[in-house]
Amino acid sequence: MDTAIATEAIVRASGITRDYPSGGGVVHALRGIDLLIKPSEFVALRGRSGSGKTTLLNILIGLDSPTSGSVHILGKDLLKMNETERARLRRESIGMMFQNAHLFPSLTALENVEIPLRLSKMASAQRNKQASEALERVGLGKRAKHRGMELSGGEQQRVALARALVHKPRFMVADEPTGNLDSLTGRDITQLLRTLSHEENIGLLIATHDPVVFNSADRLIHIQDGLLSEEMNLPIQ
Ligand SMILES: Nc1ncnc2c1ncn2[C@@H]1O[C@H](COP(=O)(O)OP(=O)(O)OP(=O)(O)O)[C@@H](O)[C@H]1O
Repeated sequence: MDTAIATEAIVRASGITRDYPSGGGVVHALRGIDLLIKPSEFVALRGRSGSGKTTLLNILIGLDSPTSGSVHILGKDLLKMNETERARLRRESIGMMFQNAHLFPSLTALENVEIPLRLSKMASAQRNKQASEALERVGLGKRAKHRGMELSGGEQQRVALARALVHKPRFMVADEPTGNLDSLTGRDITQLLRTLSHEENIGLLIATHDPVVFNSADRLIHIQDGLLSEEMNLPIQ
């Protein structure tokens, strides 16, 4: 791989603030965030409810805009892009996962994973090949023909992971991806996320309350009242 591409920062954010108008006043949801995420780096973001995790994730993937500050993803200035350009960047280079898998229950696992490729208007044979490979990577090759509603919670979250990876993103965000899973299944998904991030050179940012995720991350950052601090990545009991 080209060394310049391999070492280029995936995320470079500086001085991000986000104010929301609220009840005649202002909520300062983010108050000056600096963040750098490198390729293959698995970063866990920890913070109490209301500390600003979701706001930060949304800004880093261009679903929301900061009040001030700058965000570069893969060297591109997000704030200089229009909505169409940001949507294209998400479609081509960013993967997303949430607490709920959000599968279409009557579509098969394979059809669910193909959805982002349909949006990119990829030809059907190539779509099918890439979606099958993504399902194999998350260990669900044998479930490709099962409908969303026939899968367990953990399997559904694996399908969601395959869907997030199918277009080979360079940056991935996950908001509480283990929040609805039992601890063993949560551990499996976390391990899978870690392996995929390292093997496929993906910068991964996970907002979570789950100690299993903190303990698996390469780096743990803490957000409190809209400000970040780094934590020592020691095992948390
Ligand atoms: N659209 C909005 N309008 C007004 N205030 C908002 C809006 N979105 C978020 N906030 C406020 O910004 C702050 C940060 O919210 P955010 O959702 O980012 O926190 P969080 O850490 O993700 O919380 P949780 O863990 O509960 O999801 C909170 O005080 C919240 O009430």
